[in-house]
Amino acid sequence: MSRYVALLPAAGAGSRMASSVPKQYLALLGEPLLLHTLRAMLAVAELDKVVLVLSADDSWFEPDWVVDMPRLTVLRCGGASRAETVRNGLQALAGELAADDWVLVHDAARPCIDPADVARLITTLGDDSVGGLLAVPVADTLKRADAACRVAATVPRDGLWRAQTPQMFRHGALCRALAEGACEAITDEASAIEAAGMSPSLVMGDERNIKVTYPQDLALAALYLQARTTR
Ligand SMILES: Nc1ccn([C@@H]2O[C@H](COP(=O)(O)OP(=O)(O)OP(=O)(O)O)[C@@H](O)[C@H]2O)c(=O)n1
Ligand SMILES: C[C@](O)(CO)[C@H](O)COP(=O)(O)O
Repeated sequence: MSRYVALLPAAGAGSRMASSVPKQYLALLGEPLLLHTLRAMLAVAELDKVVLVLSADDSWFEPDWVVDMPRLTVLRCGGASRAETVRNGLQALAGELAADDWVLVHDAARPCIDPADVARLITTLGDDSVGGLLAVPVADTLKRADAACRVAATVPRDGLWRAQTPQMFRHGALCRALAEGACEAITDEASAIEAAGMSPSLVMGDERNIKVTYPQDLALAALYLQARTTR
């Protein structure tokens, strides 16, 4: 029986937030952003454990925040890129995970994830030969910019999806794919799996599962979380 483990890369600097505080620690509804993500993932009963991967020199994390989270493991092996953080975390888990155990990689910077969507991803892909990811179809018309920031072309959007997380793949396959790929060129786990010749499944996600990337995203995340608590 395969296990399901979530791995949350949380070792970034948040440079696009233009804040001195790494964005995973910015206040969101009065608590550090990553606590919202942790609670959402720990609410998924199908997950055997949740692994948070911090940078080795992270001075922001407070162990007291997670004393009531027994299924949580905190690692301090973050890397210079998101892919390296994920690869390091997977390697740290190698002794306890079987090759066919499922790993769900979820950005710590996506605090609005709905536990029901994670459970649906698990149910949908639990017997899949490759795995896959939550994603949403592109709804806007897409433009490619030239060097002068003028429209160089309109990019056909049919068949285009925006990748989200969690991205769910077997531990063995994901370790091999990330070991073979150049980490700096890999921006999500699915692209490493694709480079290894496999085709991940796209599972309908939710537009509200935003990645907090720019300053204005924080207020939007707060709105989405408040709306969920009042529904
Ligand atoms: N070396 C890195 C870079 C990113 N991440 C994590 O990967 C997720 C998504 O990455 P991104 O939104 O790019 O976060 P940052 O790299 O922190 O942001 P920026 O690119 O603006 O610096 C975040 O939870 C971030 O903490 C990580 O664990 N290790
Ligand atoms: C993994 C991801 O969230 C899928 O859209 C995205 O690729 C992360 O990109 P980032 O630049 O590391 O935030």
